[in-house]
Amino acid sequence: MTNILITGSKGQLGFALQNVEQNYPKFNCYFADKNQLDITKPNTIEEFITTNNIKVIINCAAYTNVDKAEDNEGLATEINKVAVENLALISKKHNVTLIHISSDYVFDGTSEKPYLETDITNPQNKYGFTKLKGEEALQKINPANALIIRTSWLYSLHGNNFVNTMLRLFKNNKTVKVVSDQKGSPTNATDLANVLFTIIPHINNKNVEIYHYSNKGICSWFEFAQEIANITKSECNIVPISSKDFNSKVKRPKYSLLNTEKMQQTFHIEILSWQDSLKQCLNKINKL
Ligand SMILES: NC(=O)C1=CN([C@@H]2O[C@H](COP(=O)(O)OP(=O)(O)OC[C@H]3O[C@@H](n4cnc5c(N)ncnc54)[C@H](OP(=O)(O)O)[C@@H]3O)[C@@H](O)[C@H]2O)C=CC1
Ligand SMILES: Cc1cn([C@H]2C[C@H](O)[C@@H](COP(=O)(O)OP(=O)(O)O[C@H]3O[C@@H](C)C(=O)[C@@H](O)[C@H]3O)O2)c(=O)[nH]c1=O
Repeated sequence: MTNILITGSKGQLGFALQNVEQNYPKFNCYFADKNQLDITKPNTIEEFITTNNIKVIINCAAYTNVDKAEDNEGLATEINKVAVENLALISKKHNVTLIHISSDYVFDGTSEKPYLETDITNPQNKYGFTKLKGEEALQKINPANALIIRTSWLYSLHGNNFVNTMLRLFKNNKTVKVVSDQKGSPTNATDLANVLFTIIPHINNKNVEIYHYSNKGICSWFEFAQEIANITKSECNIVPISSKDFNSKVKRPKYSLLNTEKMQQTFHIEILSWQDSLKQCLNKINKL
């Protein structure tokens, strides 16, 4: 049995991992939310690791409110950078495999082809900036077997995300305006959760490795919203708008498609299209 600690377990990825855990009987998972284990408290984390003989940490804890991060850079930095640095130090000291999740928002969105792991980063907002600082801190400490997995547009039926926001807006509005000039790929949190558990036995790297993971294909947020409406048979009128007409002070990348070849080839995984995976997710609504 491999003992795994999942931090931020009440978030959408943590919750997705909890939902699929029973399919991986070789893992003994400890799911810890912010109240049980605050990642900004290194002593508590270290004690937990040693007491429970933890061999792998999946760090799902993060400051993810992109709008609020603009005014709360200090707190976002504590969680997305300083805490990651401490997790890296603890992982190195105790020989723990650290899987850290990062974001497409580390890129500036000026590329015209899917971003490679080696492409230059240049975050456009504070959230992306603090996520990049977390990546850099982890790379500097460089514990063996550590991974940075960048993902994009994560969603599930649990928690705060674009799909749940749209489902709520569709119910209460005749028209919803959605930006059509930002493109990327949605990622079903359940797919990512399965991938994380699948790759754990095959992790073997001396230096920190970065991988990209999202569902296949590309869409704009507008097209994503349209597909959510189609699948759920919503009659809400979805209107495309440009980013400048959306009321937000945050700059988001215009294009943040991630190239997932490295992940697929290294770990021999298949990836579903964003449309098929979205259907799988939304079909669960009827079964709830
Ligand atoms: N959501 C997305 O679209 C994307 C997310 N990512 C990355 O994926 C990872 C998982 O994201 P996601 O599941 O969506 O995030 P969520 O915001 O759903 O979950 C993050 C969890 O971390 C918790 N948390 C916050 N601070 C601490 C702390 N100090 N100690 C322990 N837990 C804490 C939060 O608790 P509370 O809510 O109570 O503060 C929340 O439960 C993150 O690293 C994120 O940056 C990458 C790309 C896209
Ligand atoms: C709610 C809403 C959003 N939008 C736009 C704003 C934005 O450009 C886009 C998505 O909105 P969100 O608030 O979900 O965006 P955001 O919180 O920026 O989503 C991001 O979260 C972080 C954590 C990540 O790491 C990213 O990969 C990405 O998923 O849709 C509309 O156009 N109309 C709307 O009614």
